Amino acid sequence: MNALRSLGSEEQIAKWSPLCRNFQIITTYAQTELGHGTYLQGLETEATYDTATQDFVIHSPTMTATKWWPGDLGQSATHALVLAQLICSGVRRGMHAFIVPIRSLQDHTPLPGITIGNIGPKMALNNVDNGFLRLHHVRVPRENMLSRFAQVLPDGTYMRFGTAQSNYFAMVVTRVQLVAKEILPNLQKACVIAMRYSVIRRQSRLRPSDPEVKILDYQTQQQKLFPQLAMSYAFHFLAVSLSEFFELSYDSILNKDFSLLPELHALSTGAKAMTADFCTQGAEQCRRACGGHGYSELSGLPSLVTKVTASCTYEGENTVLYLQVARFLAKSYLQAQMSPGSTQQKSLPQSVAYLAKPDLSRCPAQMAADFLCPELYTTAWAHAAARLIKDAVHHVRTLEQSGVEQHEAWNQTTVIQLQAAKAHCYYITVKSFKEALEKLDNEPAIQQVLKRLCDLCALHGILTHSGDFLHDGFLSGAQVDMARTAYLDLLSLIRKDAILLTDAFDFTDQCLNSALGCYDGNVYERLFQWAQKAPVNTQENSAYEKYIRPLLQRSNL
Ligand SMILES: CCCCCCCCCC(=O)SCCNC(=O)CCNC(=O)[C@H](O)C(C)(C)COP(=O)(O)OP(=O)(O)OC[C@H]1O[C@@H](n2cnc3c(N)ncnc32)[C@H](O)[C@@H]1OP(=O)(O)O
Ligand SMILES: Cc1cc2nc3c(=O)[nH]c(=O)nc-3n(C[C@H](O)[C@H](O)[C@H](O)COP(=O)(O)OP(=O)(O)OC[C@H]3O[C@@H](n4cnc5c(N)ncnc54)[C@H](O)[C@@H]3O)c2cc1C
Repeated sequence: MNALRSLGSEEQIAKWSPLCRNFQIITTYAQTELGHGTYLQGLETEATYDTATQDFVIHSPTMTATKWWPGDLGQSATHALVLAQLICSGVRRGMHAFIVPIRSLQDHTPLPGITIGNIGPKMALNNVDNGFLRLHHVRVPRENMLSRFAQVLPDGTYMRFGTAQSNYFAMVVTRVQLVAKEILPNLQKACVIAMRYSVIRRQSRLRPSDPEVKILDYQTQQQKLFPQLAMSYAFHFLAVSLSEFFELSYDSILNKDFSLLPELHALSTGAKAMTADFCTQGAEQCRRACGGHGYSELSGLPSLVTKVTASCTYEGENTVLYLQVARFLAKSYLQAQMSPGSTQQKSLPQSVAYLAKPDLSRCPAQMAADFLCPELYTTAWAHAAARLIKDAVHHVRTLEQSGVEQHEAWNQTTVIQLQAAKAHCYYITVKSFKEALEKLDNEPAIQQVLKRLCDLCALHGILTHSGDFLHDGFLSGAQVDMARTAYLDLLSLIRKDAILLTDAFDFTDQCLNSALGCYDGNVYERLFQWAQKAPVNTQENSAYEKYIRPLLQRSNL
């Protein structure tokens, strides 16, 4: 549906959208192949236009051209949106999208020329039938090529109305949606489960005379969980601001004004890569914080971790997406270096405006409390990101000036580019949280509680990457100590709101599917009850007859 709405003409949308929405057809987005997922220019599936019959011949020329991974392709889909290299009048025109019927609407059997099936067991998401598809000279009508940004006329004339990457736009739309709908909820659920469990679980004593304490009263437990809670809120506000930018730019892009597309591409790839990275690490952190019961499937945590892990790969592998951000940052940096006040510099995208602003060389903080100032730590993040971007550009230039070819110079600096991209994404995240807080002036109590999470999010990053702030003396060692003091003080303040802040996500017990995270807190009764329902406890133990009894009998001879 995203691809149809983004790449289809109005006529094609009018024709196919109702069929999809009413489930008269079931579709899949078939882009990735056995041999290529990231490098779209390398996709091998061909769509060759036949002028005589005015249709496209869709074909998998090699084994590696086999479509591999598309969701719902294995057993469910009746149609595939096949992304293929268009060949028109003998010229290869790059990746385009073609609606291809793949199963009969009468009896669901594969149509002629179609070889199809499931790709087999996965790490998780085994409820999704990811499949494979080989096409053997399958013909589809000319009208089945999605033609918002490109068209093939009956006589085979090719017309392009967008850029070479216009047909990549569906991925931008999906990345924007995945952040809030598919990736972030996994971390939020893991926070709810681990937080609720941590006020039920009592383990060890702070003083020998005291009763056992709730594990959430250990500072180290707070240090494990509260940054995850802070990121859960930070990414919520990041997703809101990304969605606002998307709404602002979507219609203009559909109407072939591509001026906002580079920034939307950078914002969406950065947000998807960063939320996928942090939600995967964060869900695992929440799981580990629940000890042995966190390793039980009955906690609901292992399946959250394995499910969100997929987001580091699907819709663009994270490293590759971060490098797309880095590419945008390098270009923006060079643009910002243009003469001050020039039109070039003035048209700098809003998300990188900090590259053209005068930069503080030293952080002004004098005491720990100064680090609880959103303006101060947002500026600190802008400084660190700007320095890393400048450093990355400098490294590429130095290599090129020494005679290294441009693509090789880029590859030899991608580790540095990655570091700059991640710092920029963290800055964008902190900035969107700060801006969300500024809109809460009429709700001071809420604003105060959320500000603590914003402070924690920013300081957690600064302390984790303190080297990036110490490197040029922007922060002194003493100031890092101040930041740590402010950070540790925040933990005890957030402690009293932690349960309310996780209840606020409003997940039902059914949705959490966790014996540790149920609202009523009856963890032990529920663990025991659920364990007894496990099939291994309700079915005949065949192992006894086959293995245990013969072993015991032999051993006791
Ligand atoms: C229950 C769970 C449910 C989960 C659902 C999950 C569904 C998942 C579905 C999928 O996974 S679908 C398949 C997703 N596949 C990808 O995301 C493939 C990732 N690869 C790419 O997007 C491109 O190959 C890549 C960006 C890596 C490289 O693109 P190019 O080969 O064009 O090269 P290059 O990096 O030189 O980019 C050229 C220009 O295009 C620009 N560009 C690239 N991608 C763009 C884009 N998407 N939109 C706009 N511009 C784009 C890029 O910024 C650059 O602009 P500049 O020349 O101005 O610097
Ligand atoms: C659960 C799941 C669902 C999916 N659903 C779909 C779907 O519905 N439709 C669909 O078409 N696809 C789907 N995919 C496929 C997915 O989009 C691809 O797996 C993804 O784009 C990554 O491509 P790849 O597998 O080729 O990885 P590769 O690109 O081969 O990545 C392997 C390694 O190579 C590195 N690498 C690759 N290129 C570069 C580069 N230029 N610079 C630096 N490092 C690089 C990567 O960083 C990574 O470390 C799905 C995948 C999963 C896991």
